[in-house]
Amino acid sequence: MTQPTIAFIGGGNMASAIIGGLLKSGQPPERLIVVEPYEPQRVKLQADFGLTALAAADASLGGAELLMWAVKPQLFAEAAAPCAPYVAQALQLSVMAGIRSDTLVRATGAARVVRAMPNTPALIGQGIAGLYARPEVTPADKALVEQVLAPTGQTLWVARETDLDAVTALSGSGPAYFFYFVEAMMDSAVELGLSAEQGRQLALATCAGAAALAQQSSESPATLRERVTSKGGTTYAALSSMQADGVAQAIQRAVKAAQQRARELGDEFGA
Ligand SMILES: NC(=O)C1=CN([C@@H]2O[C@H](COP(=O)(O)OP(=O)(O)OC[C@H]3O[C@@H](n4cnc5c(N)ncnc54)[C@H](O)[C@@H]3O)[C@@H](O)[C@H]2O)C=CC1
Ligand SMILES: O=C(O)[C@@H]1CCC=N1
Repeated sequence: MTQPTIAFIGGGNMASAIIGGLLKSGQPPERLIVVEPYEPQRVKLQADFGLTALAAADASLGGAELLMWAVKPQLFAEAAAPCAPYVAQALQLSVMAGIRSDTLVRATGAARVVRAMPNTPALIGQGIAGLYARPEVTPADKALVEQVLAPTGQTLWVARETDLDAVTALSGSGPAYFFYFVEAMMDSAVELGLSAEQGRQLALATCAGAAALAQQSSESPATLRERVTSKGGTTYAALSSMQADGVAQAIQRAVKAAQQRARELGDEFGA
C-alpha cells in the first residue's frame, strides 16, 4: 500500500504512540504533519521522531489524506475551528473519548469519519483499539485505518457508535483497573512481610503469565481459575473472601460507571 500523508491535530501521548509505530513500520516522516501548539512538546516531537511540528493549522493540512484527532475532548472545538477550512475532503480518525462522530462532522464538514478508542499499551505495540465507522466510510478507508493502527496492537470494529462507550469502559480505561489491582497486590505483599520490589515482581510476572496463559489456552478463564483452585486450599480461601466482599459485582458497577461517564462526555461535548 502507498504511504498516505497523515496529519495529527495534537501531538501528545496517544499521537506519539501512533507516530512511533508508523515510523517503525516505514511511514516516511515527511508525510506526517503534526499541529502542536505547546512548544516543549514540539521540541520533543522533533527530538524523538525527526518531525517538524506546526504551532498552528495552515494550508499544508489540505494535503493530508487522513486527519487524526488526538487532543483532549475539552479542547476539540478550539482545535477544530482553524483546521476546518482545509480538511473536509480527508478521512477523519478520532481517538478522542466522548466526541461523537456527529460533532466531528459538524466541526469539520467531512463525511468520512472513523472513531477509535485505543488504550495506553499502544505505547509498546500491545494495545487494542475499538473502531466505529460512519456509513460513508469506504472499505479502502477502513483498510487505511487498520494499517495506521496496526503497529499499536490489535483492532476491533463495532457496529454501533454507542458500543464505543462500552469499549471505553472495558479496554480504554481497563489498563487503569489492572494497575489498581497490581497496586493492591503490592500493598498486600508488604503487609505479608515481603519488600515492595518483591511484591511488584511477583504481582507483575503473575498477571503477565496468567494473561498469556488465558490468551494461548483453548480453555475459558473460568476453567483456568478452577485449575488453580484446589478444594479447601489457599486459592479457595482467597476467592471465597472476594466473593463474600462482592468483588465481581464491584467490578461490574465500576465498568458501568465508566460507560455512563463516556455517554455523559458525549452529551457534554456534542451540544
Ligand atoms: N490516555 C489514554 O489512556 C487514552 C486517551 N484517549 C484520548 O486521546 C486523546 C489525547 O489524549 P492524550 O494523548 O493522552 O493527551 P495529551 O494531553 O498527551 O495530548 C494532547 C495534545 O494536544 C495538544 N493541544 C492542545 N490544544 C491544541 C490545539 N488547539 N490544537 C492542537 N493540539 C492541541 C496538547 O498540547 C497536547 O500535547 C484524548 O482525547 C483522550 O480522550 C483515548 C484512549 C485512551
Ligand atoms: O479516562 C479517560 O477519560 C480516557 C478515556 C479512556 C482512557 N482514558
